[in-house]
Formats: sequence, structure tokens, C-alpha cells
Amino acid sequence: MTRWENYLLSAEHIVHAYDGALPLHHFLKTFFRERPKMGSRDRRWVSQLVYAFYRLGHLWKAGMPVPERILLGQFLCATQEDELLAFFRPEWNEKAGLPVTEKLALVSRNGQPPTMEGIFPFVSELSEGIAPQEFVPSFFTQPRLFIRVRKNKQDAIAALLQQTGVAFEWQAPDVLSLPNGTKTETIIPQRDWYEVQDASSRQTGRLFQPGPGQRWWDCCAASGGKSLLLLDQEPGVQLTVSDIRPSILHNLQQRFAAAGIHRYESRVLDLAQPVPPSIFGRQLFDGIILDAPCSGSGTWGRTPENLYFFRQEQIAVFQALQRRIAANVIPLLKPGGTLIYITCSVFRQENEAVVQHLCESTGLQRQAGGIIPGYMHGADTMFANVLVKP
Ligand SMILES: C[S@@+](CC[C@H](N)C(=O)[O-])C[C@H]1O[C@@H](n2cnc3c(N)ncnc32)[C@H](O)[C@@H]1O
Repeated sequence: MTRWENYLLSAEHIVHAYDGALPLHHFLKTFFRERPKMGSRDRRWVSQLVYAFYRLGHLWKAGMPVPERILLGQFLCATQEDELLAFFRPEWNEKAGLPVTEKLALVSRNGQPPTMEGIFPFVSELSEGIAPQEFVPSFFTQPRLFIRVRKNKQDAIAALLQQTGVAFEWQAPDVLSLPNGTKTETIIPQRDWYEVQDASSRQTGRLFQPGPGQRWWDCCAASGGKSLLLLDQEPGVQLTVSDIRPSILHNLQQRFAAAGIHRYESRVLDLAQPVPPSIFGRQLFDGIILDAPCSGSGTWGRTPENLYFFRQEQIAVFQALQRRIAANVIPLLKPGGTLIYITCSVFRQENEAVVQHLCESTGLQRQAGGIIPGYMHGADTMFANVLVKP
């Protein structure tokens, strides 16, 4: 058996064994750990083939044999000719360098060309401002890695990247776009000079506008990406962070320490339940960042297995949780205070529909924001709205 046949067989084996319960990169790690004979080149090839399979989303999911689907994915994701395609599909290999949209026009099944809905069956659910003809083909390209530069270290970081020959682009005055997989931690040893943060996530920060001495609450803080953005804008903010599990806040604590931030309050809170009065007493907040748990559909370019396994009925479940969390935090907002509602979802039901519901049910007024599309430059797509309490 040739190397290429072996790779295809391993990728097929993984696709059959993987059920979407774990993130795919964890599953692959375990798979390769159990097969120490596979070298790093083998692992890279097999991972690439598996990811290519999931990047097809729902396209011809039913009925197309897995190896065929893997090769189709490899063709659509390829940016140049490669030996595996040359071995299995030489006629495609010659065309591997064409733009995805042109390659899509070259393939068909039972005489039918691929459609945007075939790949991403939720097109009718998309938020306003997302162009399906650009968004859907973006799944065939691995997104970029972005870092947000802190402390005006733009020149110093650019010099370090130049020394190591990494190709980079400035996406914004403080945002660098890098090839995915760039080892930033070895190239830039000064951990407090930058944060790994997607370009669209960084853009949500433009809506924060904190004032010195104001009280802000990042109520679904995770590892604190939005909080760090807030504090870099206004170090004088009195910050409270919360999340549902202590382990999550432990990660935040480590990240904050690396960024040199020590002055904040931290709470474990399940916001699907009302906040007990004993937690904050009579204290109200000038600003609340609600970066809500969501489908994550704006980040599926990084985790295409989620596109493959997602079921439409899950959208309503996320919407119900988002409404519930919002209803529990809004009473803690001062009159005149702002709620920043954020998701990394592309679905209207999790975005505009939640905002509309909040305005109707609580009297909050929508002030600014909307979809932040990232698919044109290899970034995530997010949604962020500023809502003001009258
Ligand atoms: C989109 S993430 C937040 C990302 C974060 N703000 C950042 O910028 O890195 C959503 C967070 O909501 C938390 N979460 C989910 N359900 C929750 C609940 N019922 N109460 C509080 N937090 C919850 C999750 O643990 C997760 O960390």
C-alpha cells in the first residue's frame, strides 16, 4: 500500500470513529498518541484530510462514500497541487490552485452542482449583513491567527516576526494577522506584549467606551478576552468577572497574571438562575459585557466538525439560554448603563432576535452595533450590540 492510500485509510478510520462529542483536535491528539509509529508528517497529512472532510459541511453527506468525500474536501481546500491529489485525482490536482468558487463549479453529483445550502443548510437563518456567497465558501479556508498588540509594542513585535521570517499583515493598527499555527509564544517571549484575540473579537471592544472609575461586569468572562480589551482601553475600570465554573475562572486568573492584571473581583455564577441579592448587595454596574454562550457558528471555520454535527433545533436552545442570562443580569445595570450583548454566532435568532426581545421585554434601547463579518480576511464572524438602560 502506498503512503497516500495509508493516509486516506487512516482519515477514513477517524471519520468513522469520531462522533463530534469531543473537539476534533482533542480526538486527533488521542488517536495519534495511541499510534506512536506515525511521524509528524503522517500526522499532518491525516489531520489535514480529516479536516477537509468536515469543511464540506453537509455537502453530499448522505450516500457519498467517506474516502470520496475526503478527496473532494482535499481538492476544495487545497491552494496548490499536492502529491496525494496527484495520486488519486490527477485531473483535480491540475486545478487545485483555482479559487474555491471556480473549483465548486467543476464538481457535481448525479448531475447536480454543489449549492451554498448544500454545504451550509442554515443559510435562511443567517443574520443581516452576512453574504452567503462569501461566507459559505470561506469554510474551505483555514482561518488566520490574530494577535492584539498591547502597550504600543507594534514595532518591537514586527521586528521579532521579521527576524523569524513569519509573513504577517496588519489587520488594524493593533491587530496582526498571522498564518495559523504560528508559534507566537516562542517568537514573542514577552507574554504581556500581546493577546491572542481574533480580529472580530477585538472589534467588539470599539463598542465598550468605559469611563475611569466605572464599575463593569464581564458576566460570561471565560478566559477574559473581552475583559482584557476593556482594561487596556480604560485601566481605571473597577472590574468584576464571572463564569459558571471555577476551572474557567482559574484560566482567567492565569491569563490576567501573565498580562500583569491583578485588581479585579471574580465570582462563580450560574446566570441561568437569578443572581442572589447577597452577591452584589445594592451595587449596580455602569456596563455589563454579556458575551453569551452560543452556537459558535461564526467560528466554525476553526472547528468545522461543529458545522457537520450541528442540528438546527439547537439554535432555539441557545436563544432561550441567552434570553435567560440577559434577563438575570439586566436588573444589575444602572439607569443609563450599557449592556454589550455579544455572540460569535451567525444566526439571526441568537443575534437580532435576542436584542429585539430584550428591547421589548425590558425597555433597553438599542444604540449601536451589528454583525462583524470576518470571513473576508480569515477571521471569525461576531455580533455585538450596545443596549442602553433608560
Ligand atoms: C462565548 S464564551 C465567553 C468568551 C469570553 N468573553 C472571551 O472573550 O474570552 C461564553 C461563556 O459563557 C459561560 N456560560 C455558559 N453558561 C453559563 C451560565 N449559565 N452562567 C454563566 N456563564 C455561562 C461559558 O462557560 C463560557 O465561558
